[in-house]
Amino acid sequence: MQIDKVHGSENHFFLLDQTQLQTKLTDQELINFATKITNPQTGLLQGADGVLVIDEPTHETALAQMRVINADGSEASMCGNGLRTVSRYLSKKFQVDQFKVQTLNADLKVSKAKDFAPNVPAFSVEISPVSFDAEKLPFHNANHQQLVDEPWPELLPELKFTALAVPNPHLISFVSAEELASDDLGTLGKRLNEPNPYFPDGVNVSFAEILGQNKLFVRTFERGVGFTNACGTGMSATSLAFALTHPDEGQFDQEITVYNPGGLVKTNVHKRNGIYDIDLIGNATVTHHLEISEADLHAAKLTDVQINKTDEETSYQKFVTQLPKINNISVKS
Ligand SMILES: N[C@H](CCC[C@H](N)C(=O)O)C(=O)O
Repeated sequence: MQIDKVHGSENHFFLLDQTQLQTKLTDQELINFATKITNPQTGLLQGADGVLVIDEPTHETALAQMRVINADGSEASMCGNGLRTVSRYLSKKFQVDQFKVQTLNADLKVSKAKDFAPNVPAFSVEISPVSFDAEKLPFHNANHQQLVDEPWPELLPELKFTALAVPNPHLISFVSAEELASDDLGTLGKRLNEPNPYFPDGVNVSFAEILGQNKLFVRTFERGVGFTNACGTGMSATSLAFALTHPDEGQFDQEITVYNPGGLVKTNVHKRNGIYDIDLIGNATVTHHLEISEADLHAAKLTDVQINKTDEETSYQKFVTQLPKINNISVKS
């Protein structure tokens, strides 16, 4: 049984296609496997930010179903960087370049995009549905049912926040480069992902620096993971918040470049018949192929795993090194 180590903008995952198994893993086995293999101490290849699970779709409009298990074993409704790597895997498996992938809340359109650089394949994925309603995230704020560029003094008095679900929950603030690099993001991210009166299911927290016209730098503390090199849904949600709260600098239906500690992605935010959706375009890199027996998979036994490295990380790093150096936030390996 082969599983892959993959990344989107250095947001790392193990990819498991359960349709190849005689017997699927139970939910508990998936949690055991995910928490073990993603842990830098107990796992493989310095661990990862989560596990992407592919299953058969439950209806024929989608080619397959994707589930997202965070490093802490919690399940998320969506993963933008992960969906690009799943799309590449399915595109190769079924020899198609455009199709839909079923996720917890929606079937999402995905398509092969132009390579970002030699040997750096890229995919475009739909990020939706979008909601600003407090009960959709959920969040509790005494003064707001929706939060778009509003102060929230109990969190960080001098910042303004936007909260939206895409459909996983995101809390975003546009800040200076100094604020972005400060401890505030980690402190707030930890606080809102422990029991707290504001985000009962936790939340992905992003600080964004506006670099210019349709250009951002985004750093994210992810629910269920902690700091990652990039958060696809976070960068997508931030791009929409950018267009809504800074309309002179962030435009709808224009390509927005979003830099992050792991590289860059492109986004394109749309409002069609009052409905928001976001295109997220970025790399889908396979760094390793792993061979593990089905029995060891079920038992989360990682001692007899064959690992073969591909040549793609070298190509990706070549692509990243030619990018402008912005914010020397170190890349998490
Ligand atoms: N930690 C997220 C799931 C992974 C999202 C992120 N890795 C992405 O690329 O969108 C959550 O619990 O909502």
